[in-house]
Amino acid sequence: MAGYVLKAENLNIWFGNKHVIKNVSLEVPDKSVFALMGPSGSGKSTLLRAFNRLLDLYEDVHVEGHVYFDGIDIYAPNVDPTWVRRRIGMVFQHPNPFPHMSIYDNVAIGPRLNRMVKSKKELDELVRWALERAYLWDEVKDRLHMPAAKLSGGQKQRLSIARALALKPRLLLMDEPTANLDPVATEKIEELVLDLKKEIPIIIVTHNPQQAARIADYTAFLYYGELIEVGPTSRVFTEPRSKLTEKYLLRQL
Ligand SMILES: Nc1ncnc2c1ncn2[C@@H]1O[C@H](COP(=O)(O)OP(=O)(O)OP(=O)(O)O)[C@@H](O)[C@H]1O
Repeated sequence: MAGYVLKAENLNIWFGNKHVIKNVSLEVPDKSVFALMGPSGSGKSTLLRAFNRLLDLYEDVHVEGHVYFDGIDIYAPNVDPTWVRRRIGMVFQHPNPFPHMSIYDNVAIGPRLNRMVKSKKELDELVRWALERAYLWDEVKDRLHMPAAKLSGGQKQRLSIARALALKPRLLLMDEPTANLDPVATEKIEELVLDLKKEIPIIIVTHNPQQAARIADYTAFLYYGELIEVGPTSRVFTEPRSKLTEKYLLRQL
């Protein structure tokens, strides 16, 4: 698909009979950071989880419409959801490395399970690459076999990013990755996102418009399941087309 890594078309999602995503259509350009912003409960996480079929794991959920990933309709019956989840990585709000597992093994587990490497040397190189790419290598290279639980919150989140990167995803989804971090750790993750987007496009959920303004090339504003507007971040912030967007940006909603 020319220029787009992901495209949602008339996407509707229900939890039971609660309609939480209402006819959303949007396109995520390649090599970009795309922010999904909106108030609590507006459906940001639900939409994000629909993009890699993580939503299938929830009870009583119903999805209608299409999500195209590099032109492939990921909800088509012949598409394996585990393939989708491997190609589209995910980083969550709460860093989720396995606490008792070493830093090394946390990164190595995905490539091992997916038989991505043929030798220990190749695995070592992949682990190092992922940790470097996640801005963590210099801080942990001398203690790769220490349990992940001993890392700081920001380091744990960068380890979660390294773990996702080790699977060489085509697209990375991030659900409020800095919500639990202090400003210094947040700045580091934001820098990392801006660096990564050259190789891996990123869709990031945030309830913080300032974060979208700092790092996103494109921003979508979601309000109670409806896509109110979407466009280049600078345009959405300086010339919002909807009164609702304007009010949200002025913190009047
Ligand atoms: N597993 C679930 N079962 C039933 N309803 C759900 C479930 N998950 C989310 N919802 C509902 O769907 C709506 C959207 O929730 P969602 O978590 O996607 O919003 P959000 O914008 O990400 O919110 P927040 O910023 O608070 O995380 C809410 O009304 C929520 O109560």
